[in-house]
Amino acid sequence: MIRIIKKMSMTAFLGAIIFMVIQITSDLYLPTLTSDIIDKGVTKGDTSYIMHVGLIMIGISLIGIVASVFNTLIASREAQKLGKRLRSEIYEKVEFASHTEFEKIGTASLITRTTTDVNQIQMVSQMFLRLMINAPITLIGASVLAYSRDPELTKIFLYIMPALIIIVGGIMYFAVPLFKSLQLKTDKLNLVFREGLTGVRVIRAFNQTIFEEKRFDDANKDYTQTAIKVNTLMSFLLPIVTLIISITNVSIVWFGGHNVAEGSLEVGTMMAFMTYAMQILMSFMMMTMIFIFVPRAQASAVRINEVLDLKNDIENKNEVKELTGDKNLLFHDVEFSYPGAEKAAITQIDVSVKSGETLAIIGGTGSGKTTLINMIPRFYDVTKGSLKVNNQNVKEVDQVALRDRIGFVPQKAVLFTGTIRSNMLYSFPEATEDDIWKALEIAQAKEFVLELSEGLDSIVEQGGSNFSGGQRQRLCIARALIKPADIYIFDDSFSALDFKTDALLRKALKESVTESIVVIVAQRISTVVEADTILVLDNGAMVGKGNHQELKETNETYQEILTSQLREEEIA
Ligand SMILES: Nc1ncnc2c1ncn2[C@@H]1O[C@H](COP(=O)(O)OP(=O)(O)OP(=O)(O)O)[C@@H](O)[C@H]1O
Repeated sequence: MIRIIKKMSMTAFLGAIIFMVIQITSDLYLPTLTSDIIDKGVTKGDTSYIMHVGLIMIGISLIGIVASVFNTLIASREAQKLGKRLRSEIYEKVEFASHTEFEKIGTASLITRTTTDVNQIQMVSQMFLRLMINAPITLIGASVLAYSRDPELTKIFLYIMPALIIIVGGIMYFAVPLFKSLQLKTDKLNLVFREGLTGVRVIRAFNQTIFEEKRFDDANKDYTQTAIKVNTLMSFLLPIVTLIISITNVSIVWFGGHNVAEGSLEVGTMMAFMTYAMQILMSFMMMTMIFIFVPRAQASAVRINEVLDLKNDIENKNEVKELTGDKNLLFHDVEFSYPGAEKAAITQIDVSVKSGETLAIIGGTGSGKTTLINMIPRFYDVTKGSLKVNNQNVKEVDQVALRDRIGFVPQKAVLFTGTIRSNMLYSFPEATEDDIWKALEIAQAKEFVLELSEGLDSIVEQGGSNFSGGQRQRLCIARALIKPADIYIFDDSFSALDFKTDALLRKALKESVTESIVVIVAQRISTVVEADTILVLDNGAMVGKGNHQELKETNETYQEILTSQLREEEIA
């Protein structure tokens, strides 16, 4: 928490404290003046004294009000600024964290951390600037002043305070763990809600709407029950404290009244004492609230710090600032294991590709194809062996420089909200209109874009949902091709295309990309048949390497894939 609070501006922090101290001084001084005005003015009928002290009281009240307004203003501004800063830092971290680190926390929890947890911190930091210093100072100040007015009467607190501590402590004892579990339940609720939204089509297709509704209801009920429990507990707090304040006031009037009757205490002093008593109890209440909210914010702070501490275990060594020279790609005895996995996802990968050549990777699902190509832009780092691009070990190349030389089409076609043009310029903002059309033509997307009334300015909705799977894939391919790159990577990007479009696209690709390296991950033999080198993967191991003809004649796994697909085509 302290680490997060430190992110606040020191000047604003000091400003808030100065205004708060002014406010507290005014609050503590006013009851003394009230006592004076009664004891020295009202009881003695001294009008000019009443006027004089009255004016001072108005002045001090005004100063107190102005100080309080400024303190509140600074506190809320600073809390909002802190929230903004935390959200930005979390977003930045998530954007730059490695895939492994990112997967550790998960999307749903990251969203809760950026919203609910940051709001918690915002609220507590505002409280911190408003109350956390105010409450203890007022408590001490009011106690000292009350004692100085009447030490005998102060003994009332010897009975009141323990009662208050036991009751409030008891409530907190049960409420604090409930507040913590409420945060975890918010995470769970977000996770189920998010899955329900993103997977809505699958849920409907499998008629699992009722099951999902129940799952959501359970999470919702669980959250609500905890929230009701904690709120019920908290609802006792205010009436109990009000009751205690009333008992205190009655006790002061009872015992103080006797003293006044005996002449050992003045009425004004008794009234001032009552105000101090009120301040003591209220500041105690404030401190209780702080004790309730701080552990909640502490839990949020831990969750936020977890994100802020995410490290990019893909170290950016920066030794090679630019990737120039001959274009080539070299895997030497490459192995990779996902953290915590029992066995390596890929092993003993040895292959080299030169400028203008195509490398195809084929294999069953889960055989390690995506893992292998994810090594090239360093989404993950090889755990053994080496991977070189343009004769440079990728681990030594500046990440921006490396990714600058790569055109990447992921397995899942991801488009951003905007227009086709904005999506196309995403990979290479300097691209001209001609460049865009040329890339769309190679990607076999020109025709359908031309048919749209707005052309390149047609709207792309969230996730590209207003385009078909095949159209989305082709737009993603065009986006990668717009960028001048040394290596173009297509991760199963032709799978949603029909055989004819797939063939036309590969032909256009071969004609236009003559100098760069093309890496194609595919399931279909027809997609890889013209590649210069085909890697056959099975269960993470490279079980074959060669061109189509060689593999067809010698490689058993390749032959199996070929036969199974020929049969499929024959059946079709
Ligand atoms: N993020 C991850 N964390 C842990 N294990 C993973 C992760 N991604 C993939 N794996 C595992 O690594 C292996 C290879 O997965 P990979 O996605 O590379 O296969 P693939 O050949 O591309 O499959 P597909 O054709 O189905 O996309 C699988 O056993 C998979 O369970």
